[in-house]
Amino acid sequence: MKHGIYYSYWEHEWSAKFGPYVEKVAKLGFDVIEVAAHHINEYSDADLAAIKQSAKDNGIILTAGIGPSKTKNLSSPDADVRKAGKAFFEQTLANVAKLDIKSIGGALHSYWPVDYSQPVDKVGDRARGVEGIHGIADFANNLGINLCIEVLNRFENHVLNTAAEGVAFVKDVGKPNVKVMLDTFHMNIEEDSFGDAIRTAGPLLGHFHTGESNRRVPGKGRIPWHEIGLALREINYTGAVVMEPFVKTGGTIGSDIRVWRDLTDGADEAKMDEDARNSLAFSRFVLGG
Ligand SMILES: O=C(CO)[C@H](O)[C@H](O)[C@H](O)CO
Ligand SMILES: [Mn+2]
Repeated sequence: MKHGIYYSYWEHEWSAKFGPYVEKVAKLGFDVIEVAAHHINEYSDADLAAIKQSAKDNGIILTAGIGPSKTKNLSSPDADVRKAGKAFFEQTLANVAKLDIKSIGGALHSYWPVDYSQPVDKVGDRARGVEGIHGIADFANNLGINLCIEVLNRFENHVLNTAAEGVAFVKDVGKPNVKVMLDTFHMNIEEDSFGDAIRTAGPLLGHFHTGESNRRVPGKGRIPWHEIGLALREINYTGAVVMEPFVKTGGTIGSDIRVWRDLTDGADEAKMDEDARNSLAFSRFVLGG
C-alpha cells in the first residue's frame, strides 16, 4: 500500500500549479502525490518533463484526480458534449501519461459537482456513462492508465453513490483498466458499513481516498479507521491510499467542496505540513503500508 496526499490541501484553485509540491510532499514522507488534471492540458511538454524528473529524483509516484466540467460530461444527453468530453479526456490522458501517471480518479463517468437545479436522469446518465467510459478505456489502457470511477455522495453526484453501484457500473463497462474508487468522506454519508463497502469493491478497488467526515486529515475525527484498515487488509489492497483533506475556504476549491468555515484552525503553512505529516504516520499505522 502506498500513501499519498492531494496537493489541493494547500491550495484554493484547481488550476494551481502542482510541480512545486512534488518535493514538499516527498519531504513530508509521502510515497504519492495526487495532482489535479483539470488544467493539465495547459502545461507545456517541458513543464511536464521537469515535473516527471522531479518525481523521479524525489522517489515520488504521481496519481491524477479530476472533476470533469459539465461541458466535458461523457454522460450528457447532448451528443456534442459527449464528443467534447471524449476529446478532452484523450488530450488529458495523453498529458497525464507524460508524467508516468498510471491512475486517474474522479467522476470520470459524469461531471462534478452536479447541478441539481435541473432534474436528473439517473438511468440515462448511467447508461451513457458506461458507454462513455467504455469508449475511452482502451485509449487509456494503451497509455498504461487505469480509470478509477469515484463513488460520490448524493449531494455531489447522482449516478454512483454506493460501492455496490460502483461495482455494477465497472462490471457493465467490462474493461480490465476500469476500476472502482472509494472515498471515506462519501462512504460516511452513503454506506451502511465501511468494511462491507470495501469488501464489496474487493479486487475491483483501484484507488482509495481518505478524509474525515468534515474532510479534515485522517486521525482528527470519528471515521472508523480501524475497521477500514482491517477491510483493506482483508481484500489485500495494494494500491494507493490518498488523503484528500479540504480545510481551507475560498477559491474554486473552497466553493466546489463547500468549505464555509476555516477548518485549519488558523494554521500557517508549517502547521498544515505538520498536520499532514502526523496524519501520514497515523494512516500508515492504522491502514497499513
Ligand atoms: O472526493 C471528491 C469530491 O468530493 C473528488 O475526489 C475530487 O475532489 C474531485 O474529483 C476533484 O478532483
Ligand atoms: Mn475523493
